[in-house]
Amino acid sequence: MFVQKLVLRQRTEILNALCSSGSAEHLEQVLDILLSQGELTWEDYQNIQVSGRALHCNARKLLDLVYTKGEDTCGLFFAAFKRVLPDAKGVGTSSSGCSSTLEEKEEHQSTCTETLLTQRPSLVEKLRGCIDGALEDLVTSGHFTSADCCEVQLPIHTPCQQARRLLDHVRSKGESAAKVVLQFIQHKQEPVSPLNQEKLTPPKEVLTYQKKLSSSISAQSCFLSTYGGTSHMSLDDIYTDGQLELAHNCVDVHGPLGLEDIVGAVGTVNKEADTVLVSGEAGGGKSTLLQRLHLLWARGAALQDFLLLFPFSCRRLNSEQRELSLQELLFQHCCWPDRQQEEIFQFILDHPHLILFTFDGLDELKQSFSDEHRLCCPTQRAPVHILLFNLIQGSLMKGVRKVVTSRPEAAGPLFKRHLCKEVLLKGFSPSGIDCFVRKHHSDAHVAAKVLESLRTNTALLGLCHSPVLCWIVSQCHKELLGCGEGSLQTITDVYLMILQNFFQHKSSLKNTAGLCWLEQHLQTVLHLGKLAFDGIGATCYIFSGTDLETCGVTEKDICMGFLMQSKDISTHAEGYEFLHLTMQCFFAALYIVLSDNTDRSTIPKLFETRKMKEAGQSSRCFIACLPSTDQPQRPSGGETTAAETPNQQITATFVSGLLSQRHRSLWLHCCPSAVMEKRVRQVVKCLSKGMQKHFKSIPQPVEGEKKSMHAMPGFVWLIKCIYEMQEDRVAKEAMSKLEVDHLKLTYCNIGPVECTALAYVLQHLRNPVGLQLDNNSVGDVGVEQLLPCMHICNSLYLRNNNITDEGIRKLLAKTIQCENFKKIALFNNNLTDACTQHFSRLLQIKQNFVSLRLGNNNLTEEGAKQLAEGLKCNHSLQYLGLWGNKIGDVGAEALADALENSKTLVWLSLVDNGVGSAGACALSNIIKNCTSLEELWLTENHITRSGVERLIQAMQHNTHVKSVWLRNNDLSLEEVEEMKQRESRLTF
Ligand SMILES: Nc1ncnc2c1ncn2[C@@H]1O[C@H](COP(=O)(O)OP(=O)(O)OP(=O)(O)O)[C@@H](O)[C@H]1O
Repeated sequence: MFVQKLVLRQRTEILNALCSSGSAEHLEQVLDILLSQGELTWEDYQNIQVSGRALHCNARKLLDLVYTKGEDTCGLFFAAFKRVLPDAKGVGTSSSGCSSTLEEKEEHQSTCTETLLTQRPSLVEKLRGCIDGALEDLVTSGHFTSADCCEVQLPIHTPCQQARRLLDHVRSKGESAAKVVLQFIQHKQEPVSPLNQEKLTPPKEVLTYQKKLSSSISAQSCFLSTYGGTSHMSLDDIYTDGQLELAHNCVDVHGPLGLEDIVGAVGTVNKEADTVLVSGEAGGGKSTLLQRLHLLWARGAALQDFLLLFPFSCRRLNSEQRELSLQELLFQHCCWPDRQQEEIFQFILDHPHLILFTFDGLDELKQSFSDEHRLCCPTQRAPVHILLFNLIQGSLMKGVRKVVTSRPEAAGPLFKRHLCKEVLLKGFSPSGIDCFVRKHHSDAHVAAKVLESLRTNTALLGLCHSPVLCWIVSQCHKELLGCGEGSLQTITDVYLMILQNFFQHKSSLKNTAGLCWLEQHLQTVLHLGKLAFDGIGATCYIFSGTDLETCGVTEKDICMGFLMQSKDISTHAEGYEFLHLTMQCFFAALYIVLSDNTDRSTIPKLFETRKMKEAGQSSRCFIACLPSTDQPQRPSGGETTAAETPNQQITATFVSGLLSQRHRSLWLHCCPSAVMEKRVRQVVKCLSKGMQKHFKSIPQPVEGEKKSMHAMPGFVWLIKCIYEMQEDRVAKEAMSKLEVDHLKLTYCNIGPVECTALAYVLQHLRNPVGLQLDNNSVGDVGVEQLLPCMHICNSLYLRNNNITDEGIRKLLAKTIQCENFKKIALFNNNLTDACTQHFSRLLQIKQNFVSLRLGNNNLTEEGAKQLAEGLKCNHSLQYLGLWGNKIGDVGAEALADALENSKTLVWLSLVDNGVGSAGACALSNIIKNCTSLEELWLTENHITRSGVERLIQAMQHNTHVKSVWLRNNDLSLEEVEEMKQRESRLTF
């Protein structure tokens, strides 16, 4: 009764989420999905969706109905709700209670009318841009009158609503009308590029401007800044594709996203918005990806639907103090037209769909996103952040496509409301790492050695999924190959390596006095450290000559190579910035650890980011040390996603790492050990307090539910800090008070690095937990990193995590020895028959194993046969889920043979597996003989009447079976009706 109760308990939150925008779109999308899944009948739909009735009333009707329909419908309702409103706070199931229903796939029907229903969500999407064409076909074919057309096209309807009304009307016109619509969609031509569509020949002055713009963009984007912006490494030579994913799971998307998909229609969730967000962690490659897009556009190799592309860097926009008009912003910050400015600007205003703006690093902007100051007039002057926010919202220059990059933390809900979609950039894949290292080293022998050393140090390999770390590791290959195996474990280790590398390569100093490398360069570290530290406090990433002077940065310090000259095209003044922002954080951390000028409250404040954000204060740790005139102003009404928080957290992570026992010998002669000890104590206390705060926030479990902790923002960061310290004592102390049964970290950007940290802390838990990591990017490397904590896990949920057979081989080799380990869920990974031998062995050996869910992978009858071997010898398994594979009749027979005498099996799902009547006949033996079985799921197979007959016969001897699901098999409506009468436990 869990999910059903949740519908009642969260009624207010659900209603708010569905209706608070005032638009019926969310509710209608949920209805579309439920209709398409057959959960709502047509009559239900008409009872809910009464036009003219208040939106809230319609939404209430829906909730009443799903509640009365019971547990399964409620589960599907939540799944649909989450698909439509993935970010809705406080709504949803807090356990895996409805997981089986969530994982069911959409059904296929045979008639055109049914197709209109089952594919309704995607049809609405496809029709919304071409209602006129569809109506024309319906009128020509005699199905629609002009009155029908008028009703569909009522101006109060949005394009999506028009599409729905069209589908509703077509339904009432019968099968042949439905066929016309489907044919129309099928024949609808691919959208032509706006340029061709309008047969537009831009005026000469615009073409001249385009030429200038593209040649300037091409010149700016040829080289990567981390290589000092020199011709040493061109972007073409080093660019390696990162992993791109849509933030909102989109059923229509198959295969990886390409660069052009970022601006394309794929994955659009809000058609009325024009802004795409590319979000990713620090150093994940967002700026480089934009740079690649810019270069390709400038060369005419991509994005050719856009005539003009205007690239902006939020970092550089920060230094613009003047109020600007839109025209000034475009021309002064991107490219100056040599003549006919007014005409060119007018062309831009008149053709917004031919224009692309990119804004790199929204998180670096001094101001947080706000929609308070509305600006619609393109000639009105305003501060640049106001221009930017209005462009993003579309109140200024509606129709211009915008691509914005940001760290995930800095993109709050207020901003996300204006997005047409969000794309996640998840760093390099394992093959991406391989490819990058080979590109970086022209000497294949060196590349092979670097890769070999990464393979022997999987913690480091995990770190290399982050491009910036992959770059450092490649850059410092000599140190890497020279240091002992496994000595590089943490992000701090890697940054210390590049620090040493730069000092040793760029310095002419000979170590005459026997000083260690750090001691020799301590002054440089402190100068650059102060610059970095002050900069982070003031959201300043470009430094003037005066800034450098204030911090004592000398010519010699600059020559070390950590700073590069800034390409500030707005002010034309010479500026400097750190090679990468993470490098600035690292220097800030070095300053906090080594300087005797920092406030004693610096460390506690550094670790208090959440609290500060909530309080909306500006008393950030860094600012305490700044002169009052330098202190940045935070505008009122903005989001409380303080822009400094991500960098502050990265700095804190480095501080933890630098104060680790392993590195303390480095500081021995740079800082009094008593001071160092005090700082260590401060960090340990902050980490422990931070964890306690999380644990205290865990709600008491509701009746019948396990005590579950959902990771709060900041939890993953805290465990990463603990990992950086590499001190068991700290990890043990921090985890000793965590008492939960289930730890849920779904959609938390967990990659291999986070897995390393998780395993490091979780192994100190006192009692076994369920670890739920669904919908992250764990991958095989991440799985390997999790092994050290497997002994404390009783269940592991890894749905949708890019795991292959190799990851499973390593995981099961470990878990087979773990007494506690009893459940695994691997829905939607890349598993094939090659992994089933390992599961088979696990089932044979572990006689307390309870649940195996392998849905939506690539298992065939061979895999099923292997599993059957293990199942024959197993006496504990209760749940077996194989939906969405291809085991066929032969596989079903093998499983039936193995399971028919089971005394433990409760639930078996072979949904969508190509099982026919032969398979069903074999499965009827399980019903006949296995007295524990309660549910058998055979939806979406090819079972015919003869198969169902055998199931019915078997059920006559079995009173334990509660339901056998047979939706969408090869049965006629009459057969379904008749069989329903004969056996009420069959569900069609
Ligand atoms: N696709 C790529 N191919 C090759 N190298 C890359 C790629 N992406 C990133 N890098 C390397 O990693 C460095 C950091 O990447 P980048 O600055 O693009 O990350 P970011 O996500 O913008 O970081 P931040 O959020 O901290 O600004 C680059 O300077 C480059 O050396």
